Amino acid sequence: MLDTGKLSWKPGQPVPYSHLATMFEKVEKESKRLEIISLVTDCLRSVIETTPEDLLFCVYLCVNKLAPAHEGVELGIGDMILKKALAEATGRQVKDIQSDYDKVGDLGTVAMKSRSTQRVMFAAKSLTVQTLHKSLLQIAKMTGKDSGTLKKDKIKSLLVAAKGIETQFIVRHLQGKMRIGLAEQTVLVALAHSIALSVPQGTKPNKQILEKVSCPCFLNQLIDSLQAAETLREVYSQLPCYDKIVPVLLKEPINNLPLNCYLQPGIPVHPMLAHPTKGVSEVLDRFADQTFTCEYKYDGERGQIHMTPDGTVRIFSRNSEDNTSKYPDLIALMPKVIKEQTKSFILDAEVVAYDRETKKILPFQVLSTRKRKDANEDTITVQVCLFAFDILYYNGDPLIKRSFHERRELLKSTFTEVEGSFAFAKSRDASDTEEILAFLNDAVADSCEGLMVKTLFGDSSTYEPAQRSHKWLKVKKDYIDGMTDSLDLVPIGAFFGKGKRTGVYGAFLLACYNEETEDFEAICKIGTGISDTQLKEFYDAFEPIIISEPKSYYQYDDSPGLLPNVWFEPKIVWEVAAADLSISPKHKAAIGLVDESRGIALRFPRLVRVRDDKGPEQATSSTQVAAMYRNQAVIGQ
Ligand SMILES: Nc1ncnc2c1ncn2[C@@H]1O[C@H](COP(=O)(O)OP(=O)(O)OP(=O)(O)O)[C@@H](O)[C@H]1O
Ligand SMILES: [Mg+2]
Ligand SMILES: [Mg+2]
Repeated sequence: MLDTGKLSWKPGQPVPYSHLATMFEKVEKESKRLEIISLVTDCLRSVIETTPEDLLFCVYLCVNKLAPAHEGVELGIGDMILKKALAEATGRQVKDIQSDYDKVGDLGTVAMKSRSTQRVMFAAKSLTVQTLHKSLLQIAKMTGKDSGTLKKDKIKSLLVAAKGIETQFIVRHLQGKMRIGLAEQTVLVALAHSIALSVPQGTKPNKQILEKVSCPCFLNQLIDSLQAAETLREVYSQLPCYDKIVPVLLKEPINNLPLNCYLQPGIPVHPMLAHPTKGVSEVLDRFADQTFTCEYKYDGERGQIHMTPDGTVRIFSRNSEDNTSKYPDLIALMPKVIKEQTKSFILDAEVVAYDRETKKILPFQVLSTRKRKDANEDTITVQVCLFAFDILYYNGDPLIKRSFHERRELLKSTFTEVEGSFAFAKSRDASDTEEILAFLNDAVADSCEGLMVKTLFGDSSTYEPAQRSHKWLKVKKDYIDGMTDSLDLVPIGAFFGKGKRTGVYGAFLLACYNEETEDFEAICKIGTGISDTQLKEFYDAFEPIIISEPKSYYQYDDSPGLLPNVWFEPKIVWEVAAADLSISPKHKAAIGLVDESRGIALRFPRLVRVRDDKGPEQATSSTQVAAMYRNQAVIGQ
């Protein structure tokens, strides 16, 4: 047990936010992951041992989220509102705050400095994790015409109540980015460790666990902690919802967590991802000892379809966003494709634009013209067909541990195809090069992107939520003449156009996302693949997200040709193809991962499409960029 005597609050009392803020400050200064885990673990342990009911709020604040992803509550307050609130809270002028910001580059730091120059008239009550979480949630949910002022006032009251270092982190919570190098995966590990080490009082540990915990043997505890971390990671990928998981962690031994928390219709599962390959020969190498199947790789939008036992149907995007109101036609279709005995399910499928007259799949671009929210079934012009390729849950049973062969059988026996609206992904259990190549050609001729190749039997064919697994390989037709996969990148700035492109942006600066540092790292300047109409559209579309200076978390080169004329909030994601990746003295992508001081750049990048099913944090990561570079180096030899 920890020595809780030194804490600034008594057992049972609300945990003050300063407890977290102090930990955040230490984490920010620390670069070793193990040390960071241990700082977070200690912090959470003291909460578990004193005021366990505050653990949920602590976890949310650590991962800087307010609610489960599918509830769509997001922070990310614009700098202008923050500056105004800060000015009002401290009695300073916005322009002085701005000039400090220009020097320091981080509004959180400016806020803290401004607070320390302000005379404190009376000692405000300290902020607790619970009140802060509640206030942030209220701010995020404010909508309507007066919401700007309401948000500003609420933020002001938070800033007035904050003390010392708390101010800095509250501003960062509000901005939606903590930037202290604390990734969600790290918080999960720390949470598991803290539960394993500080067995919550409410749990009824079984005898075996009691013996282990009371045994002073450090090794036993370590093994427990590691197992706990793995258990929690897996459970979280199935049920990404702290509201469900944390109360169980506090009540039951962690070994029991998978018995109580697993995928549940209504809560989007993190989708399984596929591994890119260079082509059919790589598939055959990788799957040399496996039976596998090839499926059409449809080019639409992933749709995870849930039906809860009360009959409600919801559709979630790749990004766990609730897309239900975008597809009223699919919701209406569901009763026609299920059998009478079906009570609940989770389907994995691709939504594709479809022409019912010609019976042809339409390009992704057509799908992207559909209304994104609150569509009305009667006014829909772009028809869609749903291609189902997996089933993860059926009538109370999670299926992800079953083999793909079994899941596919179940899918086919429990759903019915409806021409032009609902079909099973076209598949062929091919095994030799010629057969696969022929099927790839068919796929391309039928307007698909290529093939998905999946293992069929045993443990090597289970469904792995959130994993970019080697059980699923993708073969795209484009690979044949380029890199193994496209990248999804964030435009962070733009260059004014010249000549024919006068009056619009002629090129954009793109960045990948570094999950460790939460930085966006510039990877290329792009001007190709963008039509004149798109250039005009982008000029307008980017207008609301222009910012006066680059974010402190943008890594870029400031030499004249590469320094954008305008900067953007990181909001938009573009899919980009390129000829190859090269080490660059200028660009900063994956810096330190392949080369100590140089980053990686894309050569001859071209825009493939705008991706509205990915957020900036789901952009291609620096680690992926490094892996793509290395992979290409191997293939090039
Ligand atoms: N038969 C299929 N099986 C599985 N996924 C399919 C199938 N047909 C189409 N897809 C789509 O292909 C996607 C995987 O390949 P894609 O390259 O498009 O991934 P992505 O969304 O760009 O994500 P990432 O690049 O991060 O893997 C799936 O998420 C799904 O939307
Ligand atoms: Mg796709
Ligand atoms: Mg992709």
